[in-house]
Amino acid sequence: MWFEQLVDGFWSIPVNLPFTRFNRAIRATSKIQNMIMDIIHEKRSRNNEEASPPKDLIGSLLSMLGDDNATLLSDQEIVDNVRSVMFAGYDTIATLTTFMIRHLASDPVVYAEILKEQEEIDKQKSSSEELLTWDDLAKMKYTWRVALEILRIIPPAFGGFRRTQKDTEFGGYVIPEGWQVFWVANMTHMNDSMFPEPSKFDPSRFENQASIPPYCYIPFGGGQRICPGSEFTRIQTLITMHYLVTQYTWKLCGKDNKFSRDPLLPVPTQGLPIQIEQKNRL
Ligand code: HEM
Repeated sequence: MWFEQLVDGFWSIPVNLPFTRFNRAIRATSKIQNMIMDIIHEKRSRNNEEASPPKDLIGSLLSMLGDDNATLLSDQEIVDNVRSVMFAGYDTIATLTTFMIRHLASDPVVYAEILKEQEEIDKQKSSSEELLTWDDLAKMKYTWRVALEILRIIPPAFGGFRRTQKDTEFGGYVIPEGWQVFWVANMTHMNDSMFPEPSKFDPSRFENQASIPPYCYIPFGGGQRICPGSEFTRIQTLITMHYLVTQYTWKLCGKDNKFSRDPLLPVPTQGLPIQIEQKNRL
């Protein structure tokens, strides 16, 4: 199962580090485990009664059948998959949003450009009740480029594990078959042969995304195990940013622009205290 491989990777990290967030997460997992198990049992009994049960994540995993028509995944495997999607899908987007909010508060040029783009879309709406459409999201090109540049400089997931399937030569070294290697997004993203002046915040790098060589921009990983949540991330980030910049203004309460990883995800060293105000909309 892919989840076991993912966890296998996590546990190879030295565990004597002060993994405060991780420890909290581990304490919470037994509660979550029981909650998900209850939902699985409830859904399983409903699936037996209803002709077309809802196709949500647990429902879909429950309906996966093997050759013998038996359920393919055990209840524990379904719990593991659900927990992993919860972990992978929550903190990552929260991290991107956090650093975007922090960046916009200290970069008036980028903020003004995003505001202009989002206000153009807002102006087309007949009332504040009218929802965003897919077409609106497609127009948010600059906002997404800013998010991509945040993900380049501060990738929420800084790397991941892979196992070599055959002896592989890289940089003059042979990595034997079966070795576990760690790919690191931070280092690739800061390589000036791929991203000139890598420390400069420059969303225009993503104007022509096809010009970026394969596997050089990897905040969502790459290959067969590439993050399945990247499109959802785009949608959620753009919608959040739209309502944030059109309806609120904010400023940072501190001057901290550093972050540390706790244990994997970047977190501003002093949190992100901001003063936020609702705009007066006519
Ligand atoms: C800023 C947002 C996100 C970032 C930066 C991110 C990053 C990543 C990375 C680097 C991987 C490993 C890919 C690889 O090994 O090649 C991954 C895997 C994964 N992500 Fe995301 N992710 C994000 C959002 C999400 C969301 C919103 C979801 C689900 C709702 C999600 C679900 C997953 C899952 C299930 C995997 C495991 C895929 C597999 O091993 O086959 N991610 N993500």
